[in-house]
Amino acid sequence: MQFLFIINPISGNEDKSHLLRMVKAELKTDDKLTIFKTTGENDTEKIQQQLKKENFDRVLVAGGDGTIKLAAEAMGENALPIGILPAGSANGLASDLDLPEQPKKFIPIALYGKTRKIDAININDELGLHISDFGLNAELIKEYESSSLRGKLGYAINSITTLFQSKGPYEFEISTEKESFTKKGIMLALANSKKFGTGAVVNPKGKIDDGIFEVLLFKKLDLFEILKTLNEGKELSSDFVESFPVKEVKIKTQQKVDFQIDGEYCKAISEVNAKILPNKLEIAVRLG
Ligand SMILES: Nc1ncnc2c1ncn2[C@@H]1O[C@H](COP(=O)(O)OP(=O)(O)OP(=O)(O)O)[C@@H](O)[C@H]1O
Repeated sequence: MQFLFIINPISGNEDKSHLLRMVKAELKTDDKLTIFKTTGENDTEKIQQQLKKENFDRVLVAGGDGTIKLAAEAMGENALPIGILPAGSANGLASDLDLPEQPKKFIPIALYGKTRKIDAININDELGLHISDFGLNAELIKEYESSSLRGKLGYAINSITTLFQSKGPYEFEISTEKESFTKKGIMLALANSKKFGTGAVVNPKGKIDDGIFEVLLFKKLDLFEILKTLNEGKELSSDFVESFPVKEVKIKTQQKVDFQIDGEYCKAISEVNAKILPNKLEIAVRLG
């Protein structure tokens, strides 16, 4: 098989040379590996050039969700199967697909494993893979990305300050294919899957391949309900979060509100148009 191996050298603050060594050791004699290291600049175009050069069978991605998204956007309509080597700070998509955490286990799956089709969401013409949101969580991510504090402690310290400074609640005008209404909340998420990269199961009904996504309106901070998200399958109270299954939605806010896609801060915006892209990507998920 011919593999294009996209490596994000900076994701997750982690050196990837051991992953490269392990991938090379796992390859079969006739396989061919082309390595592409992202630079953070014009990576989409550079990956597209690589893809044109050879007939690849599969794209391997060592990075976080941002790097998977980059690979998917570069492939566009002619998406090849993707093998994920989770190596970001949170790895939301890998966690949602229940990929193993040890390289010894995920490398054989990424290279030769059976694939599964998953949906994605078109969000203002960007690709969303699992959960994107307006409000509190995006504010947390923005603070974290601009702070010099790293790691879990850094995240916790940033979180506490952001919680006290949050400008919410916000009024969200929501128009789905069935109805239009306005609701207040501290955060509004577009969820293609069940959980955040941190493992919090905020959308127990979410399925990544059902042709729909959920609009989740979080009404208030509720520690008891937040603790429930640590367990898969727990119903969450409708006083905490309301869920609307949709194929398409338009969200508007009076003022600009911070927005993030798959754990990466975008900017403050006041309008989002989102539409499900059924079976958009094919990801290797288990041994054949
Ligand atoms: N060589 C590089 N130098 C600086 N930034 C880079 C480089 N390569 C990629 N990037 C940036 O890395 C980001 C993607 O990171 P990614 O989401 O994969 O990892 P992460 O943030 O550590 O993980 P996660 O999304 O799981 O939290 C993109 O914004 C991309 O522009």
